[in-house]
Amino acid sequence: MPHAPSLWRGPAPLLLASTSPTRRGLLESAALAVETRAPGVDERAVEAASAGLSPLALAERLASAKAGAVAAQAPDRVVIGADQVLDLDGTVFHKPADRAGAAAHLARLQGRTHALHSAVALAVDGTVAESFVVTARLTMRPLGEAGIAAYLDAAGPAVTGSVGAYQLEGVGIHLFDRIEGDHSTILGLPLLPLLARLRGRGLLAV
Ligand SMILES: Nc1nc2c(ncn2[C@@H]2O[C@H](COP(=O)(O)OP(=O)(O)OP(=O)(O)O)[C@@H](O)[C@H]2O)c(=O)[nH]1
Repeated sequence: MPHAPSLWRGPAPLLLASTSPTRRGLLESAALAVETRAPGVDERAVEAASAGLSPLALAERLASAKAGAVAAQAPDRVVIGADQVLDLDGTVFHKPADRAGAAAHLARLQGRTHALHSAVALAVDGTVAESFVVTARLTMRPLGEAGIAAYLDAAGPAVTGSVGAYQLEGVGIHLFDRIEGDHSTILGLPLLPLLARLRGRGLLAV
């Protein structure tokens, strides 16, 4: 299918400091010209140095670290970095390493409401100019061991690609009773406030 004409008005494509195909897809679906570069940030080291930070503040610090790392190498580009933290009553979850890790996540998340804090940092002229966080709240059904196993069979290896072991736009939708928050925030890149900020900088045609 031919690409929609780009709505990006920057002199060069938006530089996304992320390895997330989901984030890249969200921007491309919004007809932005995007280039990606791995942020090369040791997230666990940043987290270790951020003891005492709330999960929300940790997400913002990680997003800023990623945007800042890439922007320092590309001072002439508009750069965005992002990070998503799953917060279950203050406990931070990371992407599960394997099926067993995903099963352990779901056993703890089931029957409860968790928050997804999705942070974005925007860098221009080589440094982070602004950042923000949007939170979504998701209430997971009580699944039981058999329910978790059936879900993991259906979801497959993709479960290690997201912090909560689910892709909401896929079979992950079966896990939930209630969702409060914007779809793109749950996928990891809150588009409405991001587009508003880019528009405010004269970088969008609409
Ligand atoms: N497709 C999909 N991806 C999701 C969903 N929820 C969370 N994610 C992804 O889970 C990942 C969250 O981990 P992060 O550490 O923020 O990002 P990452 O994937 O490691 O990529 P970097 O930006 O390079 O750090 C992101 O790639 C999100 O896009 C979802 O419902 N669907």
